[in-house]
Amino acid sequence: MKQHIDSAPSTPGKFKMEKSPYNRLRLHSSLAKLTFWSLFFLVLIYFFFFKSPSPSSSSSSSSLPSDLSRRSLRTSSYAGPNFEKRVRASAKIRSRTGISVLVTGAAGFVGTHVSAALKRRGDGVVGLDNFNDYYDPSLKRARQALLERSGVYIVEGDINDAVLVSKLFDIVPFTHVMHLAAQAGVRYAMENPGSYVHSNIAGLVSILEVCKNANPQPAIVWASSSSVYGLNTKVPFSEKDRTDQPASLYAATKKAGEEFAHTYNHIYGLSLTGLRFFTVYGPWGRPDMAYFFFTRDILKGKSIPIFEAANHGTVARDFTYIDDIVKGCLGALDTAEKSTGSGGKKKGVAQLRVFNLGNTSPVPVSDLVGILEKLLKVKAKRLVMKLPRNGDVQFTHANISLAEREIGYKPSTDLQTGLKKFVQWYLSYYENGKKAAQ
Ligand SMILES: O=C(O)[C@H]1O[C@H](OP(=O)(O)OP(=O)(O)OC[C@H]2O[C@@H](n3ccc(=O)[nH]c3=O)[C@H](O)[C@@H]2O)[C@H](O)[C@@H](O)[C@@H]1O
Repeated sequence: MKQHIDSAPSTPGKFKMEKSPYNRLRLHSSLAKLTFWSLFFLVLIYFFFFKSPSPSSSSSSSSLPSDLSRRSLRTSSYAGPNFEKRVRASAKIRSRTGISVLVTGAAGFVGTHVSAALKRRGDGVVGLDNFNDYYDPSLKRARQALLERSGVYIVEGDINDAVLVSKLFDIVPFTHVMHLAAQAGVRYAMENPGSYVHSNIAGLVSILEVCKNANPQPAIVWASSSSVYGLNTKVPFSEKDRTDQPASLYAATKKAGEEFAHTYNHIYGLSLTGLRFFTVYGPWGRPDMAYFFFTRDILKGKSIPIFEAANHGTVARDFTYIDDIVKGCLGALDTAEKSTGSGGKKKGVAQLRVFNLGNTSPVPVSDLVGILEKLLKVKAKRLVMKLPRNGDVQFTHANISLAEREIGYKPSTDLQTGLKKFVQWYLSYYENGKKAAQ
């Protein structure tokens, strides 16, 4: 072939093609090759551009193979100096004692408040969130806009995308990770168990893997849940109590997370702190939580289901206000010791902690409704019903003495005060009730 091209005159117009059967055969085989390669490339293009899932698809619906193909697309779109510039600017530390924190789930309820608080005191903050549609994504976008105004950039991506998370560590040597991205909600676990496994188990392990390989390794603070106490009846719940009787699949994934934390601390020297949040509420909250949709439905004049236990037993929660939780998160970050590993290997014993972050004063759900009625000046249509077998436990109550001692946690907002702030926010966000929450 090469010889043939070389022997052809350089000016094609003067070249006279010989019409021999041999030449016809060559033409045939060249055409066949051309057709083959064209088809091959067409098939490749088809698979890359039409078969790959859209980068905005939610974490809850993805299976492993589609995640893998999405990974390559995602990462390539995050290449480039502009992306890196935004990440670096967001991570810039502005105080002498500042830390640099990767906040996963930054467009979530707790994530937004923690990111804003860190930024306010001069820490470097980079957010990561997949903006899935478990609840109204426009609320997540509004929180993102809020953070953007204070200089926090949220990278749009999934915690299972290890290539992307490693890339973030290549750009910024984060000292801390505040891991808040999760599939939340107790009752939804019966509808979509896969999304809990995907985010709370696979996603957590993905984050731990990247952190273990990072150099230097960051200290990790992450969101566990009061639900790990499950069927425990000893009150108030103490960190020493048993947590091996989860009442929901959600609780089981959070409990599994605590066990993974133990393993990564033991093998790789990662510094890990799990925070057991107790029914966190407040402005910019989650619309899937009872206080939020009770408010929406009371305003709409719709009836609200209030659960009660057997024999008219009270169902109660240790509702905890968001500002108190934020202080607990910052306290945990500030007292977190460095991880001890490097190059994926443990070099010494590392810190492993778990704390209750509750309010220490449980309130019956019916009292919560009473407070909302007064604040909204609307009588609720109460539909009292037996607690369904949906994973909900009858009560929660935190003992917070360990958190008080170790991280200076001291909640100071009662439910009445906290709900007043929530209702004020709700009414202004939804334009005094004109634009109803979804
Ligand atoms: O403490 C925690 O760790 C958990 O707190 C909340 O879970 P939950 O306490 O069940 O909060 P809500 O869903 O807001 O329910 C609050 C109370 O209202 C009750 N409820 C809920 C829904 C309903 O229709 N009626 C009703 O009476 C529940 O049984 C519960 O006692 C969050 O949704 C979880 O993500 C979090 O992990």
